Amino acid sequence: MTDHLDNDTDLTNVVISVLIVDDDEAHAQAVAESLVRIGCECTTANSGPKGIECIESENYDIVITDLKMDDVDGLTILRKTKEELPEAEVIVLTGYSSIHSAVTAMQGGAYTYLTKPLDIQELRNAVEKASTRIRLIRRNAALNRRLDERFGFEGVIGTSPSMNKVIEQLKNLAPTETTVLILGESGTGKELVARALHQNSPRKNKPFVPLNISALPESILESELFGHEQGAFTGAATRRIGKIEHANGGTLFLDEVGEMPMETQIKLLRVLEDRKITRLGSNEERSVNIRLVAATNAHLKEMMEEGSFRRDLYYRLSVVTISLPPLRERRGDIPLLIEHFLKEFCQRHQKEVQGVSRAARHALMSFDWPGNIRQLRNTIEGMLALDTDGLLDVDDLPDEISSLADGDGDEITLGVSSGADMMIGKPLRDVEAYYIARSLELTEGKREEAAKLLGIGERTLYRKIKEYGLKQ
Ligand SMILES: Nc1ncnc2c1ncn2[C@@H]1O[C@H](COP(=O)(O)OP(=O)(O)OP(=O)(O)O)[C@@H](O)[C@H]1O
Repeated sequence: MTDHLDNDTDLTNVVISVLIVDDDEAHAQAVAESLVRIGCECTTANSGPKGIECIESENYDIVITDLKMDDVDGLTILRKTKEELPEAEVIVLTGYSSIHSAVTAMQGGAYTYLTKPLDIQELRNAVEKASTRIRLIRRNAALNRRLDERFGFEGVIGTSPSMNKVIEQLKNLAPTETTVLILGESGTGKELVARALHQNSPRKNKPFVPLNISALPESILESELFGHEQGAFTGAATRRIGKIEHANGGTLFLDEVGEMPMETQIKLLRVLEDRKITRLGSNEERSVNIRLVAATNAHLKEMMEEGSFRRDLYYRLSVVTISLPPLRERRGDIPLLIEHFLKEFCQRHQKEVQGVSRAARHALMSFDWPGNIRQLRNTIEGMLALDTDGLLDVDDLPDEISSLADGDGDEITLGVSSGADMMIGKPLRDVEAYYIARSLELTEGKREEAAKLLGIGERTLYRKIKEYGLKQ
């Protein structure tokens, strides 16, 4: 565990990417060469507008910019960097005559300024100092993330073995550029998972753009995806940027990708292969840099065999697949999810409840949840709205669920402040003991089932029950 934590948070070897914006090409090149020698990855842009293009489409840790340039000056580059890449540090280069602008740059959030002619050693020192700061910020973020991850990942809650597997996949995939295909029934959290991937990727400061293919008539889909020029077709009164261009530098999430018409599939494949798009009604190709995450409820593999989904696109999309299990196959997560949603809605609606009664919980645990987590979430919100006595009981449940209740005991089994959040900040030992006790409670003391839920062997569970002095 400790090793794992150290490996995850040891960022000393992370390569720092640097963008150098300078209209003096030879100077930019010399700066790049001197930084490559200390292990940086450098890109040069030989004009302000090119610099802006880079900042809009790629991620950099450090931006070094000349202050005085024609068209777009260094202060604009600084402003743009702060907007697009808030975690990046900006170093400005200035002649003695424009020290005044350098001071303005510092006030605008520049990390430091260096005067020309450049002293290479001074430049390297500044870059190394900025890199140390960037690594420190990232290390803190990684440590905080690990704390969140004890019970889930970026709002994706679950401790059942199948969700643990999903969460493990998310942690490994998030920092990569890999295309991911998410499979799962409606309401199982496909969009939530796609957002979690984006939020934990180096693209997190760029847009996450979702598009539900099934919600769009075929005629509109292509213009939504690729955009169009004014007059491209009847009704195209103005120019429109498509979702792919909007997602430039970030992540495009295509939901219900199985619904995509064949002709659009070909065009999407071309975008993924060439990283270029052409707006409808235009001949001009534009470069785009997107990470694609797609999702479907359909059996894409079967569709591919039948010929209704392109084989080449299927293989492109399914580089890695994440399968989200339906809620009925991981009932062990229901109590944790109920607590999570109760807390969310109590806060949102400024209501206080003590918790859920044992009988209501039994019904909620027994129901099959065809609408999965979305349905559970809506049910909890509805129960909270109906409740008048501060205890969510069978009478607050929708009929189809309340009929599954056994008995009407109003003993509270799920409190609002119990559960995952209550455990934050507690020693891992206590967290483990809590979850073992809860799993035994859920399985009504059946050790074999509890061990399965916890993803450990029965003997290990037995040892831990004794170690923590838990009731058997
Ligand atoms: N593991 C989870 N933990 C917490 N909340 C979840 C989880 N999974 C889903 N949710 C919540 O359930 C609701 C539905 O999730 P989401 O929209 O991501 O599902 P989906 O699979 O994309 O649905 P659809 O296929 O119908 O578009 C959202 O409010 C989401 O926040």
